[in-house]
Amino acid sequence: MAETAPEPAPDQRGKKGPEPPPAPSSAADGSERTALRGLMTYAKPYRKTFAGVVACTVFAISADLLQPYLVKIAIDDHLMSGGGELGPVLLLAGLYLALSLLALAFSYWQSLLVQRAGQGIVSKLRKDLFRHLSRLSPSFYDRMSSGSLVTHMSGDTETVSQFFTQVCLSLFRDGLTLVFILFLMFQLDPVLAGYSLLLLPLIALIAAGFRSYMRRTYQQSRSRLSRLIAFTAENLSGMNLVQAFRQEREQQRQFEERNGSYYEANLREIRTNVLFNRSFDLLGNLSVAFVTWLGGRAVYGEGLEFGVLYAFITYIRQFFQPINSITQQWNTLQAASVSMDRIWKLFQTRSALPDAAPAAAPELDGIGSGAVRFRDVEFGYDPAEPVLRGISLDIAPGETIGIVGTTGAGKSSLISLLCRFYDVQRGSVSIDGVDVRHIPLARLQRVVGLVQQEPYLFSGSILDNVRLFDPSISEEEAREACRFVGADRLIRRLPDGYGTMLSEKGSGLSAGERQLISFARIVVFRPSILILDEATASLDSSTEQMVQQALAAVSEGRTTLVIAHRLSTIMNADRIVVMRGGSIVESGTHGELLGKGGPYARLYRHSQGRPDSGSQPAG
Ligand SMILES: Nc1ncnc2c1ncn2[C@@H]1O[C@H](COP(=O)(O)OP(=O)(O)OP(=O)(O)O)[C@@H](O)[C@H]1O
Repeated sequence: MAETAPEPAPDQRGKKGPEPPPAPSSAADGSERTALRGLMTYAKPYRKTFAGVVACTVFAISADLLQPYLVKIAIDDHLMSGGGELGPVLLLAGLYLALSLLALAFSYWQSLLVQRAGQGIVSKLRKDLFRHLSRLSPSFYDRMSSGSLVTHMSGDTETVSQFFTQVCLSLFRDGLTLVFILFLMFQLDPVLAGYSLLLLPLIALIAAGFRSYMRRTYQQSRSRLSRLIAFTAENLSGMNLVQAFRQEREQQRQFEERNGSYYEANLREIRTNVLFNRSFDLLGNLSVAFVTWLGGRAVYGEGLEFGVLYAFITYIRQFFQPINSITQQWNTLQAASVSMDRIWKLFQTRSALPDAAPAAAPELDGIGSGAVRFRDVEFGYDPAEPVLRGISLDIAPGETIGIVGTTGAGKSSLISLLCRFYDVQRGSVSIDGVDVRHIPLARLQRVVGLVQQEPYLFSGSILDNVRLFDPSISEEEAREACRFVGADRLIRRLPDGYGTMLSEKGSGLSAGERQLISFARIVVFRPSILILDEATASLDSSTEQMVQQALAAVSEGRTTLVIAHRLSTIMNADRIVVMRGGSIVESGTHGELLGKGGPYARLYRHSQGRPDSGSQPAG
């Protein structure tokens, strides 16, 4: 479409882009892969990086755990043996230092590599998700709030990132550390190691006891945070309406309620975590006391060397850290699986508007003159409740049609079908004899130009907005279009002229200026069909006059459909179509319709402030 898609989000259908991601397309095959397995395909390109992470982890753990062993050798083989030689002790101290530095270096590389892979995966995921969302049809956005989509894009992808950078790493690193510690403990003293294992059931009991409670508190705080983000995002995007309707206080109240409930859930979660961590610390200290008592007795009885006891105490201290860490990851794992599921479901959502094959079918060659035909059209946003029934309308190339009717009559729905924002349930809509469902969306967007009451302007310069970021359109062409619609003078008055950067939705320009820029787009993209949906309704009368002139110039030689509440805008149309309750109830020129004395004549009398007058004004 030469102009905009329906708000709130601009539809980018038809934009050229790379091929769809491998994972989502596999879901389209209807395979039974889980979200986790599906998203794992994103990790595949990072196999080598993950192999590097594994190697660094193994080296870092080994360097870390060998240190107490070196101290044990220093104590038992040199200090306690009474040899008095300090050389080997110095060497061991040097080795200890070298191992610490190595452990540091390997954990640094490990973190770097795992973050590179994790962030790379999630960046690609976000990119694919955004592209996928920009291809979904308007009916999807009718159902989904923009706030919850923002949460998916930011929160859920971040949680998936944590899955790769924290959960996977912790499961591997901490699991391996545990195995190494157990191995070294059994190497040092199998009996003491056996006694230490007696603590395992107690650890398992505490972890299990906390686990379900921690999961509940975590989920509660996450879902309250999502509510808060969604509410904030929706409020910020509609802040002008909030202010226009003086809803600031009510929205503030609702925000505080959500903010307060998130605060409490967050505190509860933190309390549970602290309690859990401290319980583990206590358990760690208990086991150190237990091993000191048992081992101390053995040292006194000369059944155990002092250095072994030292190493044992160090290992038993280190033993609790990985268990604690793995248990902590349980929450992130839960959250990540929920997030992956949500993202995967989004990927599996297919557009309700299957695009026609881009192949150059011979019938497409005939498109260009702008003949429009609605034939026995039936349509409902919910197929069970049609809002358009039995619509048949033929529009000749170059004809200007005014569409009028009371609120909810179905005027916007009718043009939505021509733009193919939705598909008909029965009948057909065709352009130059080709069903719109057979016209590739990218082509359709060039054939049909839509100007809405609030044209959507993108973040970018005025020039970008006129040529819609299409580099094949020269700057001179865009300037020429602006001159044609009378926008050039206004634009040149701006400090940066055509390079003026527009913020989101074009704020910084007046409604009339935004409208003129959207007309310039039409001139640049030369659609053969032009749709004006209440395009001048929000303008004051002097701006409207200027815009009306531009409009007349733009619609010259094009098939034009104009929806207007103000009948003055369409009085001169070649034909006026009157809609009521989803059907066309009459059509003709202004004069013919007034002569009939039907619904149009009544609308006209209303617009003239003479609702009950029976006399016919001159057409
Ligand atoms: N996105 C949507 N989802 C569900 N129902 C919708 C949607 N858009 C419009 N409708 C319903 O379809 C019917 C026709 O609406 P439509 O917007 O086409 O009327 P209209 O004649 O353009 O009205 P107005 O002049 O107020 O813009 C109305 O009952 C409306 O509530």
